[in-house]
Amino acid sequence: MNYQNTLAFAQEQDKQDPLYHFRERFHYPQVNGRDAIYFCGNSLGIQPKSAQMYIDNEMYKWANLAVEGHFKGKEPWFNYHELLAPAAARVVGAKESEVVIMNQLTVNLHLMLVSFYRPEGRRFKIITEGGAFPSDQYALESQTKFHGFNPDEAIVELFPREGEQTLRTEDILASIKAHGEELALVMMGGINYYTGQVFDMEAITKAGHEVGAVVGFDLAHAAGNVPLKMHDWNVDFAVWCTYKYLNSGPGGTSGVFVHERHGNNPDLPRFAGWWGHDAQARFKMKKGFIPMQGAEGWQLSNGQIIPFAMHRASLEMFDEAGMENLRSKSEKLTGYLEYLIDDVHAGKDVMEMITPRDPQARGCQISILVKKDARVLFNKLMEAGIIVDYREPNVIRVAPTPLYNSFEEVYRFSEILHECLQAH
Ligand SMILES: Cc1ncc(COP(=O)(O)O)c(C=O)c1O
Ligand SMILES: Nc1ccccc1C(=O)C[C@H](N)C(=O)O
Repeated sequence: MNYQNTLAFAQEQDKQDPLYHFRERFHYPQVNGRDAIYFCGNSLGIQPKSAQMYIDNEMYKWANLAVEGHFKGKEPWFNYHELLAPAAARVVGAKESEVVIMNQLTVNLHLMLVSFYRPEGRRFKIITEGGAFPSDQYALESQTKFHGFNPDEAIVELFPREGEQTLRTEDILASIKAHGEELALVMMGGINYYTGQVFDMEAITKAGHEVGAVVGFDLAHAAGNVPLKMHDWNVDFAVWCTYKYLNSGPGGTSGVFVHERHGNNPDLPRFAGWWGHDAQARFKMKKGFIPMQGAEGWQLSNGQIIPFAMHRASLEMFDEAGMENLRSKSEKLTGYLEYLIDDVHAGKDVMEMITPRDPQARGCQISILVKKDARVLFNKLMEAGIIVDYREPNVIRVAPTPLYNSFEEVYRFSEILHECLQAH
């Protein structure tokens, strides 16, 4: 695409954008009495206006039906999670029965590791990306200890080559092959939270399976950001949160994918709870766990209806917009951001983009490594009404999302960045 560094160009792109109208369906945080330019959907998505109505419906049911709300009225709570699975499955590219919405991300990661990290004899190692989000690191570390291993021996972290910022697919695949029979699990982010790099999940899954390992992904930064094909790529399991690109509220609920070849295997070890028990027999209150078919069989507790209601409000918009349409806009929008950053930074040596330049290897996040006083630059952007985030030690993450951000906002951001760089 031939981008231009002018307001008129940005406004023209907005005019042609078929998704532009979604903007008015969100609340924008205020800075200095004005709508902020919100580029932080990689951490917490903004509030869909419809979320309030979905919550109110459930509050009304609670007030008027109380315990009867589990079974009576429209959309009883007993099955409420089923209302989420179809749209969630479309977001991650799965069959409906392969997806369940429940708990929170790190909890779900542990539940999946209980079933899918099954070290045996020499096969006990886990390959993961170095610098994964800390919660994922802690989960893997504690799981290896739980099985009696030293995490330093059991966990293999992959780092970029000297002088490079992101991992090469060929290096990931070579490492999987090299660890061969020692490898129990490959567990990585679908997109790394820090660099914004999208991993080649299909190739990684294939390579993992070739050496007899199980392969799972944390899609926290991928779900609702890039199109995914969990089923077709043959991934064994995946987990994600819903509060980032999926705009489902702080501490919102989480999703789990279990490939159907595992979901219907009652012998797979799991930590069980009554909500994963055969729904027909759940209230018979009998001894002896009989798992539900599919991902639902991993549920532990009765559903968190208010977070589910928030998630529903958001999923409805994702269904309406469609992941392919979102991706198509996203590539242009992020490409425009990249172009403008390069333009305003030309001739300077203040920053370096650490996100891949290849559009296929990134979603909507661009991570900028700031070579000096990164915090100062971050604070200036925030004061000027741009909400981005800062990650230690020196990275500013900027994420224009295709659902609620515009080309004009990207242009305004670059104007402010330009001003900040003059003095930096
Ligand atoms: C990759 C990744 N893993 C884990 C988490 C933690 O999620 P939660 O606090 O919902 O368990 C996050 C975000 O906070 C994340 O981005
Ligand atoms: N859940 C949060 C609660 C408080 C502060 C940040 C978060 C994040 O989600 C951070 C995000 N995972 C990140 O990529 O940095």
